[in-house]
Amino acid sequence: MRGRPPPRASRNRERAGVTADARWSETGFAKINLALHVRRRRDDGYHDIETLFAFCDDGDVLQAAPADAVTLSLTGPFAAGLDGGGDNLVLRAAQALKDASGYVGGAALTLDKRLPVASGIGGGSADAAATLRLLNRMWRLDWPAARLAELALPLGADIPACVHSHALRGEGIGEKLRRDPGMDALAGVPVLLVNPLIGVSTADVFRGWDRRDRGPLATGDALFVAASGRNDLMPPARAQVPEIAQVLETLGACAGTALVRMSGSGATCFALFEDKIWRDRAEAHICAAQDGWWTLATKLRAESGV
Ligand SMILES: C[C@](O)(CO)[C@H](O)COP(=O)(O)OP(=O)(O)OC[C@H]1O[C@@H](n2ccc(N)nc2=O)[C@H](O)[C@@H]1O
Ligand SMILES: Nc1ncnc2c1ncn2[C@@H]1O[C@H](COP(=O)(O)OP(=O)(O)OP(=O)(O)O)[C@@H](O)[C@H]1O
Repeated sequence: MRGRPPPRASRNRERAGVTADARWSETGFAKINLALHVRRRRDDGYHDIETLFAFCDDGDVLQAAPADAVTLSLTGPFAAGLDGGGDNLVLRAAQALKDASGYVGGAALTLDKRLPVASGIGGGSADAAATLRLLNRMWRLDWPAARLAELALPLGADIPACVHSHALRGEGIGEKLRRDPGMDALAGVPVLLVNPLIGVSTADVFRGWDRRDRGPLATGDALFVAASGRNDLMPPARAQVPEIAQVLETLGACAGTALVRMSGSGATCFALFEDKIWRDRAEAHICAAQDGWWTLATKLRAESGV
């Protein structure tokens, strides 16, 4: 399918030298695994998982302007730790969409990198998904979310969930996605993310899993599923980054928490709070006590279309 050229107004603005157009902006929403059960190592080296994905209201910010070629510039607090070249997931996602759609043209992309890199909250996956959502609109492709998610899977197991960016149950390697009744209750829940600013390799952490299947994720009410679940990647991640234990202990000692756990392959840990006042108090306390830790006070996202 070929996309239509961008609307005249934005082409005119581009000629006038205005590159940022509010319409051509998307957030790469931070991902949290409220629970993550690793069930089996597969023959292809990947693992079958059962996870409850949730997404935060904040994340990296991607902007685009119509252009002849696909290019990427990086800004923001975590831009320095990232290569903006062809390996960047933003460029890989843009190229995959261009190739698959046959779109003639490009996009000048700017990524404001606000999430720490290699931190278990899907930064690169969220950016790739934001790229697909943004270019799908700007290039007028009108692909449904499920088609974008299918295109994205070869780029990363988390990207299909990030295309949707709302609470979902994930199975397979994370690509079999289902919205269960009761997930609406997660929307708006106050959450605090804390990262000790030590990068973790997802592949290394999966490799450190002890291959013991500890059983399935529950079904039913989303908060119950989360609370009764585990993160099976926490022990191998903690073996590589002992600071994770300290982050979990610090969050666990805060008042007003409903759930404290590590996300993904770490090292980011999160706490869900009963009220945003408790969340903000916890963040203030942690920032005062730990100079080198990154925090983000946010809330869980509601379901919304692409
Ligand atoms: C840990 C999670 O973040 C939980 O949502 C994901 O399972 C990882 O998703 P991701 O970072 O998008 O993963 P990918 O970029 O596809 O894979 C990175 C590496 O993690 C390992 N990997 C990933 C996903 C999975 N289900 N099993 C795996 O074993 C593989 O060694 C793979 O080479
Ligand atoms: N736009 C991007 N943002 C972050 N990392 C990227 C990006 N593009 C490519 N990468 C590469 O992807 C690797 C994983 O980074 P990312 O931040 O996605 O990890 P993560 O948060 O642990 O992800 P997940 O939770 O999906 O395992 C990094 O080592 C980085 O080099």
